Amino acid sequence: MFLSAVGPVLTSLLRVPRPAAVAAMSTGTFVVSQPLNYRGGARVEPVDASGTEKAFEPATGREIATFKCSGEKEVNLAVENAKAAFKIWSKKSGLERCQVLLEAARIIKERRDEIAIMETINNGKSIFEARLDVDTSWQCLEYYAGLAASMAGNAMIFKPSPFTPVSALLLAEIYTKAGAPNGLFNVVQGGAATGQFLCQHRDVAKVSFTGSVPTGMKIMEMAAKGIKPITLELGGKSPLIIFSDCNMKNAVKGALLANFLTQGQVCCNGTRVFVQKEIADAFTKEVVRQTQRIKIGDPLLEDTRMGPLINAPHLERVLGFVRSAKEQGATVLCGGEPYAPEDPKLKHGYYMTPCILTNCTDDMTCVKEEIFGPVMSILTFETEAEVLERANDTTFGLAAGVFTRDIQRAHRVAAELQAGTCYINNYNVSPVELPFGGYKKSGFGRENGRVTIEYYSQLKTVCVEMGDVESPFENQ
Ligand SMILES: NC(=O)c1ccc[n+]([C@@H]2O[C@H](COP(=O)([O-])OP(=O)(O)OC[C@H]3O[C@@H](n4cnc5c(N)ncnc54)[C@H](O)[C@@H]3O)[C@@H](O)[C@H]2O)c1
Repeated sequence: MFLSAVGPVLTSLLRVPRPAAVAAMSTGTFVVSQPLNYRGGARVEPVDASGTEKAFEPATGREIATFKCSGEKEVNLAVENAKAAFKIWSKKSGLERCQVLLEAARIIKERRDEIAIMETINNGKSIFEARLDVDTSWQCLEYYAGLAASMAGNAMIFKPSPFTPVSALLLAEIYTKAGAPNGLFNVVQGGAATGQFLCQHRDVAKVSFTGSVPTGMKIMEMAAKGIKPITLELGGKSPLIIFSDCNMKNAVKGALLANFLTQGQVCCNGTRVFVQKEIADAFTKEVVRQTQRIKIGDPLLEDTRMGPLINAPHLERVLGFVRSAKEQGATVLCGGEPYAPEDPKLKHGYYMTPCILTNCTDDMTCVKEEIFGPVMSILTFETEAEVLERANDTTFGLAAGVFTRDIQRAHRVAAELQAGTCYINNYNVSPVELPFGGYKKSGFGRENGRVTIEYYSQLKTVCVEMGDVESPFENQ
């Protein structure tokens, strides 16, 4: 959750590993030993608490931190810090702000591996993917540095998910080192209660939320009470349409990219894969063959392509979706089972085998609901009109994809798909220049791209008279 506030400070204890220490870091070794809140340019313990949370290393199931959830007083202090930094930052010139962002981007590049390793330890995604995510973050900073003259000048309070409290602190420290005023980027840890304190705070001017639809509704209700603008980046159940004239090799690659990055825990995944009847058998066979070859295991190893899911309850939930799919008549062609990698230290990790379902129908739970796990549902179709109707028959609208060699059809279909992002002949690519966000219950507002500036700034009209005032009341 990102919150910009109109309107600094303390010290630390997560061990911030320096590159040399990080190079030696392996799965099963990291423990948080410094505070996880960040305020006024330093790590701090919260001054009050609304409960505690535990964070785990998904690869091993090992606890890596128990931390206090920030209470109302701590949130108030973070807002005060943000307000103080806002006064300084918003008055800086575009060039000065640009320099800070470029320096932050440079430090991120320099510490790429260290940050990626922390991400992998905390959320379980493979190191290969985590590095790409880190690249996206410095690219994003460089992109907006180029737009610095129109930059909004906001201060921010970030509440990470309680499952992944660690790496946001690295970002906070990097901003400080890059020259951002103390208090410009603050981190408060916690769950729902901490989020509520933020959303309800009078001086928080904007709420940007990334999460599920049910929580998004609650955020919108709270924002409504404060008449606050919000950005909602919510869930999805996106369609991926494969026409029989596609390049099959690319379509299969696209389907895997659309389903199995970050163990399927990607909001815009194309989990409803509609395949035209003529090629359904050949396509499915190849998708299954490649899915069975995905290397599952220790996410810090270079050749791993699928690590563990985020936590034990979520793994159980995803496996439950597979069970209910079977009960409702779907066929499991591969995967959908808990998985125990050979390495004994990984035996309590949250692994499962990637799953392909066929014989699916549009009314099945696995086809209608967001699973947020490595589960692909394959459906067949005959005509363009039919598949468009079925693809749009959902309350979500985050993303969609189409594979075809017919460029006119590709654009016709993309124009009809009710989704914030439509991929043609690829999937899940996300250059920072392109705005990202949803239609329907997938939310509103955009992240990335030039347009996002609009969602984080206010328009102010200043009307200046250069001559004399003309008035109908003159000389009356
Ligand atoms: N559209 C996007 O850009 C995008 C990106 C990533 C994930 N997602 C979506 O996020 C969901 C998965 O994430 P999740 O399981 O962490 O979602 P979630 O809704 O359970 O939690 C998200 C965040 O909301 C906080 N929260 C929970 N209740 C709250 C309340 N009442 N008030 C304020 N804050 C509250 C949580 O602590 C957490 O930080 C999926 O639906 C996924 O599609 C969307």
